[in-house]
Order: sequence, then structure tokens, then C-alpha cells
Amino acid sequence: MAKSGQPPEQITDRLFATERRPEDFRFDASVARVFPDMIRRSVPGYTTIIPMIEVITEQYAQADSHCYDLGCSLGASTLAMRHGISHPDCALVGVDNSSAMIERCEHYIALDDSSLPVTLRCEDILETELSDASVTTLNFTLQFVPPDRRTDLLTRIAEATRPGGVLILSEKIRFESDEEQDIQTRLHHEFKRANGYSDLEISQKRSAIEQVLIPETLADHKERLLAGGFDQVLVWYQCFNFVSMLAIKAR
Ligand SMILES: C[S@@+](CC[C@H](N)C(=O)[O-])C[C@H]1O[C@@H](n2cnc3c(N)ncnc32)[C@H](O)[C@@H]1O
Ligand SMILES: O=C(O)C(=O)C[C@]1(C(=O)O)C=C[C@@H](O)C=C1
Repeated sequence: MAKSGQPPEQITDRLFATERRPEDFRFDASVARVFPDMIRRSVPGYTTIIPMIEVITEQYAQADSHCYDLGCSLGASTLAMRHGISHPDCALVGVDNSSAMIERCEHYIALDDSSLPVTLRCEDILETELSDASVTTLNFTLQFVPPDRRTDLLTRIAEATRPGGVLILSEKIRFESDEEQDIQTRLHHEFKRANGYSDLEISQKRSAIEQVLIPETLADHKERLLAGGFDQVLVWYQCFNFVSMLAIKAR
């Protein structure tokens, strides 16, 4: 199975290990440098989700269509899609508005052994051109889009998706019940602790992402995907407060 997956470079994330002045989290050069280690140690299930994106892409990529990875970062999800696509006439496009991410992503794509061409765009996913799509991935990206722009984006993706095409949407979610919210958040923080993050790192990261990573409930996501033009939405993965959904357009 997965020949792709985690990019090779693994520099340890110590960005929040010493006291820093409060500042919103940004995908800048310092984050891009440690990102493979950061996301693997911060997102429960990330190392399972990446190879499954390959499996899902294999099932849904259509001949002569476009496949998009929106918020591609260093290209882990892009490479999973690349290895899942068996049609040589598919056009695979990765989009990210962080130049630090795109520069490094180019390097990882060049190192990968698949010959399927990948186009990288350093653009805002809210503005990037989308058409004739069979598989689109938003792997932990929508959560960073301002909530009042999310409906527009998902509607545009649904409109650009061919019959039988899909959107893979992975997100950190919040829960309707305060009790469940507390339990799942505690378990997520325990996961980070088990991966070597200190209490200081966990709490400083939490403050840094508070205003920029806005989680919504599963019900909000499902309702928006259906209203936007997808015909079926299912959860194919969940670990604590991190889920991945598959939104499908009927044939
Ligand atoms: C958590 S990372 C995505 C991880 C990646 N998909 C993976 O599987 O490894 C979120 C990415 O989305 C990008 N991003 C956030 N908002 C964006 C926007 N409006 N347009 C383009 N990229 C965006 C960030 O720069 C960042 O690289
Ligand atoms: O929720 C957290 O604590 C996280 O660190 C999550 C998260 C994410 O889901 O994207 C936040 C920022 C980084 O991209 C890596 C992980």
C-alpha cells in the first residue's frame, strides 16, 4: 500500500517549549521547518489518515479529471493522492498560501518517485480556480478558514465536483455537550503529552491557535456539505476531537 506518506525530514518541534509572548499561530518558515513532526505529534490519527487518503483517492479519481489538495502544506496529503491516482491524464493540483510551505513542498514532490505531474499554486484557496474535479482534499485546512467564508468555499468545491466525485474533509471538531468537549480535549492533550509535549508547550500552542483554528460540530459540517451540493456525507475516521469525512456527489 502507501508508498507515500510522511516527508523524510523530521526536525523536532520545540516552537512552544520556552515561554514566548502571545501571538497568533501562523504557517511561517519556522512552522514549515518542523511541520512533519508537529502535525504527527499534535493530530491524533494523522499518520493513519494520510495513507487512507491514498486508498480513497484510488477509489474515486476519474480519468481526465482534476484532483485538488487545498492547504497542501508540505505535500503529505498531495503525495498520498498522487500515489492513489492510476489515470495518467489526471491533473493533480496542490494549493497553499504559505510561501514557506510551498517552497519546501516543491522539494518533497521532486524527491517522490511517482511520475504523475503535480502543479503547486501559492494561492488563497478561497480564490483559486476549481473545475472538473473528481477528488478534492481539505486535510485539516478548513478549520483555518474564517467561518463566514466556509459555505462559499464548500459550495464552490461541490459545484466544481463531477458526478461520482468526492471531497475528503478532515477537521478538528467541537462537541455539542460541554462534558464531551472536556473529555475529548483532555484526551487530545494526553495524546500530546504521550508524544513528548510539555504542559507549557500544550498551553502556549492552545493560546496561539485559539483565534485562528475555529472548530465546528460534526452536525455543522454535515449540514453545510449537504446544503452546498454534496449528496451524502459520512465519517470514515475519528480519534478524539479529530475526524475525517467523505462528502460524495451522486452519479
Ligand atoms: C494543517 S495544515 C494542512 C496539512 C496538510 N494538508 C497535510 O495533510 O499535511 C493547513 C494548511 O492550510 C494552509 N492554509 C490555511 N488557510 C489557507 C487559505 N485560505 N488558502 C491557502 N492555504 C491555506 C496553511 O498555510 C497550512 O499550510
Ligand atoms: O489542535 C491542536 O492542538 C493542534 O496543534 C492541531 C494543529 C492542526 O490541527 O492543524 C494545529 C496547527 C498545526 O497545523 C498542527 C496541528
